[in-house]
Amino acid sequence: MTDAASLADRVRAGELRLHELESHADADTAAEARRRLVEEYSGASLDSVGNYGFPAEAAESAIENMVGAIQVPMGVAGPVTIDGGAVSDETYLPLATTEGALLASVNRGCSVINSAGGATARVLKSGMTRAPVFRVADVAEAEALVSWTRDNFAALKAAAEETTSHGELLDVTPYVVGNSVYLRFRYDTKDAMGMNMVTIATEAVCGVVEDETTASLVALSGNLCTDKKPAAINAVEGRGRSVTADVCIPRKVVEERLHTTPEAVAELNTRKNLVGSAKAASLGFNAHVANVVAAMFLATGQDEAQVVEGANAITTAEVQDGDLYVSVSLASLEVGTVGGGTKLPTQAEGLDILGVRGGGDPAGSNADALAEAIAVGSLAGELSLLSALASRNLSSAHAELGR
Ligand SMILES: CC(C)(COP(=O)([O-])OP(=O)([O-])OC[C@H]1O[C@@H](n2cnc3c(N)ncnc32)[C@H](O)[C@@H]1OP(=O)([O-])[O-])[C@@H](O)C(=O)NCCC(=O)NCCSC(=O)C[C@@](C)(O)CC(=O)[O-]
Ligand SMILES: NC(=O)C1=CN([C@@H]2O[C@H](COP(=O)(O)OP(=O)(O)OC[C@H]3O[C@@H](n4cnc5c(N)ncnc54)[C@H](OP(=O)(O)O)[C@@H]3O)[C@@H](O)[C@H]2O)C=CC1
Repeated sequence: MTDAASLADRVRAGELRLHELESHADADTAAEARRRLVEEYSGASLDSVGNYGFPAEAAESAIENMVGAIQVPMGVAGPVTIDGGAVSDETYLPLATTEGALLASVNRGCSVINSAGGATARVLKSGMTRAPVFRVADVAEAEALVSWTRDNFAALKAAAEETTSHGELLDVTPYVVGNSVYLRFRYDTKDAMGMNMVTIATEAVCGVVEDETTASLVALSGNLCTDKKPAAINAVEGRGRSVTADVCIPRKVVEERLHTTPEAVAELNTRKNLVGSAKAASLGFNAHVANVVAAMFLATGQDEAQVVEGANAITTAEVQDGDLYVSVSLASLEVGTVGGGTKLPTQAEGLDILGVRGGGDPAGSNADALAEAIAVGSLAGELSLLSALASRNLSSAHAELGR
């Protein structure tokens, strides 16, 4: 059996490349050999990075050139009561973060939501998109391709669904810019976030398009998907799950637990989250939905780069019969409970806290439940932060808890 020292020697001698070590030793030994080399090269000590709590083999399809793991502390907020389409339960919310005061804030929001009997959440639209870009000769050919795509949707759907036993092609929306044609394919990916699934399926679809038309594929992703970039198309059309949560908090609870009034929160929400965001030309009309999305993404093994779309949310607040109504609508929350980072042991335990590890019954219900839980966590965070701003204790809270 090769040990880490001799593996490192072989890399130094130029016999092996850094990314080839798993072919010559188990994954933990390979990671140890890389740490030795990186420590030697950089002068850094990687003792903490090397002190990880799962077999390196478990991370095989999640990372290359592994040297260890970064540990982010995880806490829980709640339990919070959720009346959802896929989850109807009281549940703790797992959040991993390094921002002191965040868990306290979401926890306060959850307890206030419970005082109102719980929050309601629903997934209102679902579909993962991939939009390849094709080159055509001119606008006449572009129009012909668009018509052909509409007329031959059944053939495209059949080609896509040959590549997956779970995914379903739902529709295609064409966009034309001169002699470039973008076909935005939308799939039901059930419990998978689905980017690998839809990329593989769309490649098969593109093969049919190229065989049957004059169009030539330029790229499997033409950026109208839109993955991992801020984009209005996701805010308007949705991507992944479009999910909304709301709650009406009794005035007494707002005054006693949040130290403010429904009127103050409603005014603050309008001037900050709506008018302030509009003036800033922001895509996020909210206070800190990204905080909860990022923390719950890390805790449950989601693709952290998709926090970009996850934070595409609008928060509303209004006074209803003297009480405080608050809602959060996340237009493009891309989540899965199978595949990707959800398989890692600690992240799978995060999913277990919510009771959504793996495939749901029916398929897709676990990912819906995860989306609803993240929406309610976001609602809790919005309620607490808006109230902290209204009662002017944001900086004191962070000074106390976050430094
Ligand atoms: C910090 C609080 C909650 C204090 O709020 P409080 O009402 O003074 O605290 P409290 O001691 O009376 O406790 C109330 C409840 O808060 C929770 N709580 C309280 N302390 C803890 C704790 N240590 N650990 C866990 N939970 C805690 C807990 O639920 C507790 O109830 P209890 O269980 O005791 O009956 C409040 O001031 C607050 O929420 N502040 C806002 C902090 C926040 O939301 N920070 C988010 C990050 S800000 C940011 O990143 C984005 C920003 C601001 O730049 C975006 C923008 O532009 O808007
Ligand atoms: N390729 C790309 O362009 C991009 C990839 N990514 C990465 O893609 C990964 C996520 O892709 P994703 O496709 O979700 O994951 P995986 O590639 O891990 O695939 C998930 C697979 O799980 C199978 N499956 C089993 N049970 C279910 C169920 N209940 N519901 C749905 N599928 C089920 C499906 O197989 P089957 O299809 O055979 O039915 C599905 O394709 C992440 O690692 C992410 O970082 C992110 C962005 C872009």
